[in-house]
Amino acid sequence: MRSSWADSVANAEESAPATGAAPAPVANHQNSRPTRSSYVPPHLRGGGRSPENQVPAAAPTPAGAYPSGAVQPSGGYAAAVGGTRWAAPPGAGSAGVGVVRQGGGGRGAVGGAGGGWNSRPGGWGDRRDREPNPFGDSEPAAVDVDFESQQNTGINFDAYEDIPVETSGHDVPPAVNTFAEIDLGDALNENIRRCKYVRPTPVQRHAIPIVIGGRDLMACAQTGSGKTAAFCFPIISGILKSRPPQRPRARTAFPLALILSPTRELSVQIHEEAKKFAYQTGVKACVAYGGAPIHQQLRELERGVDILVATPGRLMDLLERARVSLQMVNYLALDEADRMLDMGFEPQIRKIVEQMDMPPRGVRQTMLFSATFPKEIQVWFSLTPCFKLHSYMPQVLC
Ligand SMILES: Nc1ncnc2c1ncn2[C@@H]1O[C@H](COP(=O)(O)OP(=O)(O)OP(=O)(O)O)[C@@H](O)[C@H]1O
Repeated sequence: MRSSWADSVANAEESAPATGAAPAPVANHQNSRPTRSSYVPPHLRGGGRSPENQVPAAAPTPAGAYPSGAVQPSGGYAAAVGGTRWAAPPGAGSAGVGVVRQGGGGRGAVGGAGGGWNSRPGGWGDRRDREPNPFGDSEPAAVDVDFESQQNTGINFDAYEDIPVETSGHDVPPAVNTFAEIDLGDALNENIRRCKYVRPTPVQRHAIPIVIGGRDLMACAQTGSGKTAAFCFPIISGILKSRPPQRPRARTAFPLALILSPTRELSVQIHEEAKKFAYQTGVKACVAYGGAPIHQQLRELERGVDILVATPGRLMDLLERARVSLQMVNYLALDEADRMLDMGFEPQIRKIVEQMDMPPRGVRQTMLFSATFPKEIQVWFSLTPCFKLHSYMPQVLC
């Protein structure tokens, strides 16, 4: 069972009630998410790398690119939570670098007025009857499914209220206090209920309105703070409310959203969550990662995909085989964005975003999520042409 940010807050409060100190996000970092427990945030590293980080060989850092290949940042999330606003990267202007964390909900009116994805040609709605129930095989598909009831029972929702959040950027869309404040659509709301998400976490409260408002964002929040939903909800709702693009029935897959993550384990986790959030909506999520036979992933992609969760290396393989095209990607999300750069994925990320057929910034929406955003990472995303976050009027949420 994974621990949550709220658990961390509760624990921190217990350990330091007298000081009233803000919860130190790093304190519980190693306890949450077992599959990522070996990961040590860059700002905590003493120079060594955890075994998990020895994934793809880090390419030599070119001059002028991501600064100081091995990130040894000062500040980062801990400083931000403590109340210190992130330093604006050079050239970032007054907008600063945007960050949004913890998402929730889009506006898709599934089955409502205006038509949902399932009623549209080109969708995968006709497959819903055969859609495996991600909440348990023993339950009927659409009736009171117990969505991993043990997973969220330990969350202290009251602790959320005291978590300090900072945002930056112009005209930041206001945060919401409940999922009901955002029209996410019946199907997504039903899945939120099944997930037992009573109210949004801080990053969700801030990030979801920002993304739904069409903004790009950089969001920094601790592991277990609900970031996955923060980017999945707006993506799913956005897909549901948009007109269905005509996608050729070819062997090439044309996802509408791309979620990049640094590791197979994280990709699988995101995919599992995305399947729950998108259950019975007609929105289909697929996953592609290296270290596993590609053929099964190819077969799955051939059946259609709306949200593709992928590691950079395997995605490059698929792109070079012309089995995936990014030309219809409206949403690009990078989870653990700092870690991807730290692990040496910069060349792949640049190629995927700059040199393939992905729509440019301004056309697509870009979301960067991470537990830490050291200054060097902020600078990289601000100066790299395909991101240039400062020109997006981005938001910062810590
Ligand atoms: N609004 C919510 N209410 C209750 N539980 C939630 C809510 N949002 C997320 N959770 C749960 O909190 C746990 C942590 O969420 P999640 O894995 O998305 O965190 P995360 O910030 O993405 O962590 P990581 O940094 O490891 O990716 C999960 O069990 C998830 O189901």
